[in-house]
Parts: sequence; C-alpha cells; structure tokens
Amino acid sequence: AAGGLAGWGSRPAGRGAAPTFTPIHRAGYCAFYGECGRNPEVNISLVSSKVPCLSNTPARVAAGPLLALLRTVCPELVQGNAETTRVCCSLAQLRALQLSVALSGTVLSRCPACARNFANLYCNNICSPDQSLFTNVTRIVNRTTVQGTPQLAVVEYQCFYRQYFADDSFTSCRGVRLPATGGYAIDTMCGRYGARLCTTQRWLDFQGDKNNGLAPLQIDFQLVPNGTQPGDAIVPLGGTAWRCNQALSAQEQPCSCQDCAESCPPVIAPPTPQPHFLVGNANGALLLCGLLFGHFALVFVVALLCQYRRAKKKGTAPQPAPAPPPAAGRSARLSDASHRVLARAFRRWGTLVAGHPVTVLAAAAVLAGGLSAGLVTLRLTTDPVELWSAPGSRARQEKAFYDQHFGPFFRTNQVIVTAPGRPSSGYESVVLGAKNFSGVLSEDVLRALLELQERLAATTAWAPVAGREVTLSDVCYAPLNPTQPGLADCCVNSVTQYFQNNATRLAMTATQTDGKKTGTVDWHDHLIYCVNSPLSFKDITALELSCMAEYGGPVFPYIAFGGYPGSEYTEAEALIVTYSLNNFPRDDPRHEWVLSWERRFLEVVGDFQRDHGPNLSVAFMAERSLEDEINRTTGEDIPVFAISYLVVFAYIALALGEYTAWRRVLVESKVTLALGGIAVVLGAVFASMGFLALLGLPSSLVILEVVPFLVLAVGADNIFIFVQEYQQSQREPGETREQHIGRVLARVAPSMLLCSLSEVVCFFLGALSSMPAVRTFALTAAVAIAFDFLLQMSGFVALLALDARRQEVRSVGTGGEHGVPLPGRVGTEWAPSGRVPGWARGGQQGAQGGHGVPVGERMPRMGGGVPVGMRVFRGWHGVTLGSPGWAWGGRGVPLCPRYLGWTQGGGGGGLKVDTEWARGPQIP
Ligand SMILES: CC(C)CCC[C@@H](C)[C@H]1CC[C@H]2[C@@H]3CC=C4C[C@@H](O)CC[C@]4(C)[C@H]3CC[C@]12C
Repeated sequence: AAGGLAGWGSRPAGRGAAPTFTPIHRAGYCAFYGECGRNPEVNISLVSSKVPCLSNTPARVAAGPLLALLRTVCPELVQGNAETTRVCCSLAQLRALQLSVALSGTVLSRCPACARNFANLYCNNICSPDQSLFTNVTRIVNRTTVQGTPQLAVVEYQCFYRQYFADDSFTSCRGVRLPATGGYAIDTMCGRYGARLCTTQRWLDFQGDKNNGLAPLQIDFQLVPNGTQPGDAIVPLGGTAWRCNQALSAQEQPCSCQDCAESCPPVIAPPTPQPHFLVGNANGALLLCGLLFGHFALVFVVALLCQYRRAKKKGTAPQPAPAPPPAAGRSARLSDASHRVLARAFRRWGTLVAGHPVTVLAAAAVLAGGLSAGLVTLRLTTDPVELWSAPGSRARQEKAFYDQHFGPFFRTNQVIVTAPGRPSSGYESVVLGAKNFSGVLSEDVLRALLELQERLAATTAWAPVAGREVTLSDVCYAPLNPTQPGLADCCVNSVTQYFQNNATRLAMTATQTDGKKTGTVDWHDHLIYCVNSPLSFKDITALELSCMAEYGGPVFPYIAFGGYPGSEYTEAEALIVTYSLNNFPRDDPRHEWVLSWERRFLEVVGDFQRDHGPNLSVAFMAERSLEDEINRTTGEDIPVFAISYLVVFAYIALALGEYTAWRRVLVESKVTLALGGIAVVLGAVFASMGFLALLGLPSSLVILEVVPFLVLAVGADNIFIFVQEYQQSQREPGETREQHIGRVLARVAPSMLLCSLSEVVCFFLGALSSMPAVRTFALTAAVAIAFDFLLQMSGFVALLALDARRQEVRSVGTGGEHGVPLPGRVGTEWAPSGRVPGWARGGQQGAQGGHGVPVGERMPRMGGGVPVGMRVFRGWHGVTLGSPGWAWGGRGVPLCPRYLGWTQGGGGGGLKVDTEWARGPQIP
C-alpha cells in the first residue's frame, strides 16, 4: 500500500513497470469492485457510467438477479450453479456494462460470433473472478461519498490480454459490414484510423480511450505476445474467441458470407477435364491419325507398285482407264440435260458477245463504271464498336440505354509510369507505422508526373474544322463544374492529386509527436494516409492536407496505382494518370475538339517519354489510339497490297501468254488480256462496293483491302481456265472465230457458273452473321463474285474476242517474215500446242533442236504454243506420274498427221524432231 500511496495522482508510464495499486495478482481475486462515482476527468459521456472502486479482494459469489443478468450478459462467466459462480462486479456494474456494450456493439450485431467476442472482452475485464491476474490499476483518485466515507476510485488501469486472444476477437469482427454506411463496422470503432488502418491494438486503444464518449476511465490495453510473460505475477487473459463462421449454438446461424469471408461457401472447383485420350504417354488422337495416314500411304504405294509390275509383265504402258459408262440414273440424266441446256445457252451467248465485242465491252464498262460511281456515297466505319458488335445485341442495347440516360462513357486517356530496376525502400512513419515504398513512388517521379500534368494542362490543340484552339478545359470531364469548367475542374486521376497537384504541398514537412514517438512527417505519411482514406479532407498527420483531388473529387488508389500486392498501394509498381474527357457524340462538333486535343496529348506524352526514357518506362494511350491504330495498320498495308496486285498481274500476264519467239513476246504475252482480267476483277469489286454503298451499307478499310484479293483469286481461276481452253481448242473446219469462242465458252462456263454460284451462296450465308464487319465483308464478297462472273461472261469474253482478232492480224503481219502459216490456217496454229505437249518430246527435242537454229524459228516447235504455266505443270506432272503422261501423249497421236503437215508447210528444222517423236511406240 505504501508503494501505492506514492503513486497517487501521478500518471505512470511504461509497460509492466508501473507503480501498482494491485499488489495481489492471484486467481479468484479482484482488482476493483463496485461503483465509486463519476470520473472528474471525463466531461462528455453518452451514458453517465461510474468508475469502479479500488478493491484487491477475493471475488464475490454471484446470486439472485446478478447471476440472472450474468447469464444473459456474460454467459461464459457462469460456472455451474449459484454457489460456484464468483464475479468481481456488482449488479449495478453489470447493468452499466450491459448498457454500454449494447450501445457500442449494435454495429456488430449482424455477426453474433463477433458480438459475443466483443462483449466477452469487457465481461472478463469487469466481472472475471480472476480479474487481478490480468489487471493492474495504475491511477486512482480520492473521493468522499455523500455520507462522508473516503473512497479510492479507479481512473486508469492496465489490462493484459494475450495477443492471439485479442487478435482472434478483432479478426472475427474485421469483416462485419455496416449497411448504413456501406463500409465496415470497425470503421466506427477505430477512431482516426478507420477500418483500413485498424489493428487490434488501435481498435482496443480507441475503446479504452476515456474520450470516446463511452469509457468512464482510461484503459491501457497491453497485448502480450504469445510465449512471453509480463512479469509481476501477471497472467494475461487468454482463451478461445469464436470464429466468425461458428454458430454460437445449435439454434443460431454463423455470420453471413458478407460479414465473414470464412463463411462464404467454397468456390466449387470446375469438374476436372476429361483426361485426354492417351496411348501410353502419347496423344491418342494424333497417334490414330498418324497410323491411319501411314496405312493409306502404304496402300497407295503398294497399289502403285502392283500396277507398275503388272504393266511391266504385260510389256506395255498402262492404258487409261476406260471412261465410266454414261450414268443411267434419273438424277444423272437430269444433270446431263441441265448441263446441255446451259452449254447451249452459253454457246449462243459466247457467239453473240464475240460478234459484238466493242458494244459488249462498252456496255460492261458503263455498267461497272456506273455502279462504281456509287462509291462516292461510301461511308467508312472506323469505330470499333460499330465494326465488331451487332447493333441489336444485348450489350449494345444496354450501352445505348446507358448512353441515352447518362451520356456516353468518358474517353479515357492514360499514362502509365513504371521505374523498372529502381529499388524499393522502407519508410518508418511516426503516425502510421512502417511501410514499404516501391521505386516508382519517389519524390522525383512524383515531381516528373506533376510536371507532365502541368504541361498537359497548358497544352492547346488546333481543331481545323472548328477553326479554334482547344484546351483541356474545353473537352475534359468536370463533374463539379460542368457548365464553365476551368483547368482545375478537370477530372484527372493521379497520385499527385493527393497533393492537389501542388508542388509546394508535395514538399511540405512537419514535426509530429505521436504517443512516445516524435519525428518528421512528409509526403510519405500523407500518401499512406490517403490511400487508406481517399475521401478524407484532412489527414491525421501534422501536415493536415486534404486527400481530395484538385477538382474536388476523391482519387481512389486502385485507379491511381497499378501492380500492388493486396492493398499495399505504396508498393505499387506503376503510377497511372487518367484523363477523363467528355465523350461527345460523333456528330457533335466538339467531337473533333476532343480528337484534336487527344492528338496533342499523345505528342506531349511522347515527348515526356523521350525525356525520361532512361529512368522511367512510360506507356500511354488515348481513347483515339485504337482507331488510330486500325487506320495506321490499314494505311501501312496499302503499298503491300499494291505490290501484291502488281505481282499477281505480272504473273497472270506472263502465265497467260504463249511464247514462241522473243521477237513475238509483245504479241504473244497476253498483257491486254491480263490487264482486262484484272480490270474485270477490280470493276466487279468496285461495282459491288458502289452498289452496296448506294444501298447505304457502311464499309471498312479492311473490307476494301481484302475483298479484291478474294475476287482476284476466284476471277483469275476463271480467266486461266477460259483462256487456256481457248488456246488449246482447235477451230473446227468451217467454224468462225465467234463460233469458236462460243463453243469454248459452252465448255467452261457451266462449271464457272456453278462454281461462282456456290461461292455467292456461301457468302450470302455468311452475311447472316450479326457482326457488322463480317456481314459487310460477306455481302461485298458475294456481290463482287456475282458481278465478277457477269463481267467475265460479257466484258472478258469480248476482250478475248478482240485479242484473238488482234493476234490473228499480227500473226499474219509477222508470219510473212518468219514463215508462220497463212491467214487461212490460223486456226491450226493452236492445234499442235494443245495436243502435243512440250514435255512429251522435250528431251530429244531440246537436244536436237539445239544450237545454230535462229530463235525465231526454233521456238514455235519447241514451246508448241502451250501457255507457260501449263507447260510447267505438265512437265512436273509428266515426270512424277509417268503413266497418265503417256496416256495423254497417246491421245495426242491421232492429230499427228495434221501437225506434220503444218510443220512441213511452215518450214525447216522441226521435221526431224517431229518424225522422231512420231516414230514412238504410240503410233497406231
Ligand atoms: C466507442 C465504442 C467503440 C467503445 C466500446 C467499448 C466500451 C463498450 C467499453 C470501453 C470501456 C468500458 C467500460 C469500462 C469500465 C466500466 C466501469 C464498470 O463499473 C462498469 C462497466 C464500464 C462502464 C465499462 C463498460 C464498457 C466500456 C464502456
């Protein structure tokens, strides 16, 4: 007691070593008991609770109403029956306890386990029969009752809890929601720290603070780390706290998932995928395919070998398979008949066109040109949303609804700054404890960001259509001053906004004392505070800065930072500056303003990136960047496409020609024809685009680039087939050129028609897609292929007729000089070319037709007038698959006499070769 007296009125400091008014720390002993009036030091109080009296005495037996109340307020303390339950609190105390806990604990009532734990802390604190074990009264005041009896009132005491016990109680309450605020309940129980910065110690400290409106005295909560002893015979209170996912009794429910993460049902793992079909360790499907392929390959090779051996045995080359007997079925007859009808129609049409080539050509050109003129009404879509999402889709409907009621969503322009390789550093905050700061979160980077934002704020952009300079305030989203926004009103989300974009505030420092610690606070402390309480107008440091952005709104840390673990924002790898600009509708003139400003934004940030290149990695994009990129890549592709067209054109021109002599290259290369073919394709493409544009269908650059290729591929096929068929067929006796062309058309056009038709149908089916880009593409392609076929059947046939006429005339002109046949025999000029393939006699001929013969005269017999592409193909064909080659050669033989006749008439050199060839085994 002497020691106790010495400490009267003085405020003890330090843990454990305080002068004590609780000399006996023993189980079954109290530290205080009963009520000893108001605390003179506490003025404001919600409930006028009284402080307890100092009383280091054995605990009292609880009985009667006290026991009954104890059962409801602190059921954990009730042991057995009335005789054995002892407590250190009076009925009045228990009532006060009940009231205060009920008042403050309502916010926790959503989670029974937490509420119970919370109540338990104070039940033990005030009523536990072993109170003296973990309680150490450190300050008392003298008072006299009305009756004149002197009393010792407790005004401050230490309360020792095991760290784990307190932590468990705190954890069970951490997640409890406060629906009224949308936040957490402990937000109201942790004072200035709020829910985010709250720790067990801070939570208890606030509760034990005599200024909190409820506590009548000061409680010093001492959390004793597990395994250590505070000394002085003190035994910290431990025990088990309820976990928030535990139900207190069979009748009660555990806390809901909203209030307690542990209560959330486990996320059901998706069913494990079916194990792959494995054979041993190998992929079964692959193995099966390999085996199947190998099997077929083997069968093929064996079959070939068998055939070869049979042929050898017979001593002759295998004969061509006999033509299949004419199909007898009804459908076959029908298809035969329809084919005949088509052929007849095309023959008549071809003859007609070949007879009036100029008229048809003009008509085709006018039609194609006229439809192409529709291109002036073409609208190009570059908006990715318009391009790729179906207008009627759910997402689009919702977007339209949103846009209509809230205005289109802002345009985001972002700069993301990281500092790769910069070491992070620790920071010991006087007020807020230790935190790690990433390399990018340093003062110089923040200054650089600030400088960038100042530069951007000062940036103006020229809007050519509007004819005015545009500033950020003209286009920015300014939620708090939408009518006449200034630069400071613009919604810019950035870390520097925690300092209201003010360099002076960023540089501020102050000296602050917190508890026993004194130190300097600077931007670090403010930042730690703001990322935890972004809505605060005044931080808890001595800087007393606001966290609100310059424009007046909050900056949420998850928008301003990137790449942080959990919610450790100060360890963020990236700082993100976001400019939200107004998204004006596309037809609003201000849309152009935004685009202009964004262009300048990209330039300015590009400069910034270059300036800070070595230290910082700066990534950035504007809302317009996506469209820019689409336009850029398509623009960049144009030369590539142009070159490809040239290559395809050259190839067609070369491959279509039949070369007999160098001097005749100009006559024989089918430049005009190839040009015509390409013109037909392009005409078809333009006509289809013009046609669809006239119908009001928007197109896109991608389509403009791809469709011509597609149609060129399809169109070139038809050109080759048609021209080669014409070159290889022979004009029959008495047949005019027009009839000849008609006959050739009759042979190839039905297949072309069916082919084009099926392609058109396929593409029209593709046009059923709801994605605008795909639909437009399919429609354009379908129409283009249809036009291509029509133009080929008209314009190209006319061109071929003109070309044939030209060639005949030119051949006559040069024929005189070089001994090429007379006009009357022109038709036969093609005869040998078709029937006497170059490969069939190339070997001997190349050797024998050799040197010393003038080129002009040698070539006709050598090339035989077969188109180059064809010859290359046949050469390969002949070498690799010998037998069909022979068969073709054999078929050529019956024409031999004619061929001989021509070569003899034509003059020298070739006779020997031809006769040699004619002497071969195929001669009938
Ligand atoms: C503001 C909120 C969060 C604080 C919550 C903690 C409350 C419930 C705690 C803190 C201090 C506690 C008090 C400490 C001392 C006494 C004196 C005793 O004779 C009756 C109980 C009473 C009056 C306690 C009631 C509960 C109490 C008020």
